[in-house]
Amino acid sequence: MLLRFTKMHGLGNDFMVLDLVSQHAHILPKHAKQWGDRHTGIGFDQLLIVEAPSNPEVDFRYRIFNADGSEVEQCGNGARCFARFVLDKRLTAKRQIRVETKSGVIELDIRSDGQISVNMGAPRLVPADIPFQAPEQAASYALDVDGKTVEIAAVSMGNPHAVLRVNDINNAPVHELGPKIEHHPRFPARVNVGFLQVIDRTRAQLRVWERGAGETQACGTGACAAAVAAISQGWMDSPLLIDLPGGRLSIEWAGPGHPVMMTGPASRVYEGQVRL
Ligand SMILES: N[C@H](CCC[C@H](N)C(=O)O)C(=O)O
Repeated sequence: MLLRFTKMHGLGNDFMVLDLVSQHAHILPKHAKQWGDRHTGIGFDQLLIVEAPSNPEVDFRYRIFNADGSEVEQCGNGARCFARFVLDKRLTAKRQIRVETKSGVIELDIRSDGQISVNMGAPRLVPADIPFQAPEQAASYALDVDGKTVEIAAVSMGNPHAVLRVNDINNAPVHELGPKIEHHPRFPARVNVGFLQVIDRTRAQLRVWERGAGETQACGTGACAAAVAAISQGWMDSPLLIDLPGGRLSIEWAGPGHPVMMTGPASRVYEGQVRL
């Protein structure tokens, strides 16, 4: 069968978006892996699937697969593209929508200026909720990586993130340390790894080695996790701006127990069809 899809991106973090409300198919991890290949497939960082909700209080269900085929709990840049997609495809007329994900319900708001704001929910900082192996919760943790000690913050935005502070983002060891921390035994579900250079109390630069995708042009949940880490450690104040290689996100967080708000763009690139 032929499936229609839309290629989209949020600040260069790119997605294949599949409408399984008006189409019917059973997507498996192998499909994400096959279609995600940038040489023999469509090529993307994540596959986003739009489904009818299982809960009447919610407008849609949102499933996310990394390019390596792993299904994951959350994708922030993808959430903004999700909102743009369901409105443009007339799957809804609402500009504020509630979406069910593997890690809970998020709220998306398509603003009149075209930017999309997402209530990403409250960050989870208890090690067992991340999941991260640590005797107790702390603002930062010493991680042994090949005999060297690396200081990280550990934050879940529904998906796990390790955040390291660096002095020079352009020379950060993203491709050397990223994969080693992604697969570190203290992160039993693997982890996304953010490298953060604080510019001043309201601006920072970030690069992210994503679990299951490698370094991406931008990572929405990574920007949220980095903001939570920076505010928690007293390096920065909310609201703040995070500049990633693909562009800028605005993040607000009022502190523990409060939701993280993320605002940024979403872009459509082309429409396609793929044979299942
Ligand atoms: N690689 C992530 C999923 C995509 C997150 C990212 N693309 C975002 O915008 O949040 C993970 O395995 O948890």
